[in-house]
Amino acid sequence: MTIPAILAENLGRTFGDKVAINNVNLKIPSGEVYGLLGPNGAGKSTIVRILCTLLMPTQGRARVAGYDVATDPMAVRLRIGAALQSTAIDGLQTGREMLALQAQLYGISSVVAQKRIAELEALVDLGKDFDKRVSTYSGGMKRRLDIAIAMLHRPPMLFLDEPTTGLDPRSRQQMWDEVRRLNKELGVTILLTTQYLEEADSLAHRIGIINNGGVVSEGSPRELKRLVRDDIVVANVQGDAVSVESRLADIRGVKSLTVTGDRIEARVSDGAQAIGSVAIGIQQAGLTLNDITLRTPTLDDVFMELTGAHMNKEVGHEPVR
Ligand SMILES: Nc1ncnc2c1ncn2[C@@H]1O[C@H](COP(=O)(O)OP(=O)(O)OP(=O)(O)O)[C@@H](O)[C@H]1O
Repeated sequence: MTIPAILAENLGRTFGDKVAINNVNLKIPSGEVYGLLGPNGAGKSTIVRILCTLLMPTQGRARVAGYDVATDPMAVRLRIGAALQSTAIDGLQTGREMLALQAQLYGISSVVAQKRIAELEALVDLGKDFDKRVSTYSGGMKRRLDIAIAMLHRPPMLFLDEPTTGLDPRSRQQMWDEVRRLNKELGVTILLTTQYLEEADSLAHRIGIINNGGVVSEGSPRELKRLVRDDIVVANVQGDAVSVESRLADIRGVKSLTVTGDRIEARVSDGAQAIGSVAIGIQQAGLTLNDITLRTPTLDDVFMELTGAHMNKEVGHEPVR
């Protein structure tokens, strides 16, 4: 039987009275990109910090690469790389110097270090800036250097805590490409956390949806979307849709409605059949229809289904693929 890359059983952590995570179970095989998706404060960072041995659990246990995070943290640390939210990168050293220092910390000989740094130079893609002070780097440059540092000792497993939060679309795209490359070409198991639905959808083989400190559902993006069997009719209207919401809810075939300003989203079991009656119903409610379209469920619909609230986090406006 192969050992899972990550195994968490009944994992919990409290801070005084505050329950940060509770009863978290995860089983992540080697080679997978796993996304922990959830809103601010859901508990994602707490899970990652426990798995990286930076925080002790107060309940349950976790094994990473087969080693217990509480009783064998050094064995875990040798097998993982981590680029967490609070990057340690700053200061007077250059990117190249920071990588060389990291190599020394891991006891990597200077000959091997030179070779690895040369390889990682392509990853960080900093050009001439690689030899400039890190304090001059943009957020995206620092994140890429952070990942290169995390990968220097060639760990089979990488933890990325919100790797693209605050990045511009181009840097985000670079990060996505890098995550895919590390996984596909080097076989690195990756656990990443994100608040971005599109990011989890695009990168992760499987997703754990986190809310209020627990995993509320888990599966591939496709499996999760299947939890919402309905179609969604999306209408943009002129005027205030909220004031006539109760009349809209009566439209035949509409199971539930989300109305925000001039946008109406109606869940229906058969979109093709219902779209006409939704259009008529909107007009009968006294609203002028600008456009009406049909879409299949997104992960936000899944989140709504599971938690009763929207996540409301999408990646910018530019399509990133
Ligand atoms: N050191 C701490 N002391 C007290 N409460 C904490 C501590 N660390 C986390 N928490 C609380 O635990 C909960 C989960 O926090 P966590 O940082 O894991 O969430 P998250 O999903 O990673 O959110 P974010 O995206 O904001 O990082 C939050 O309510 C947070 O306030």
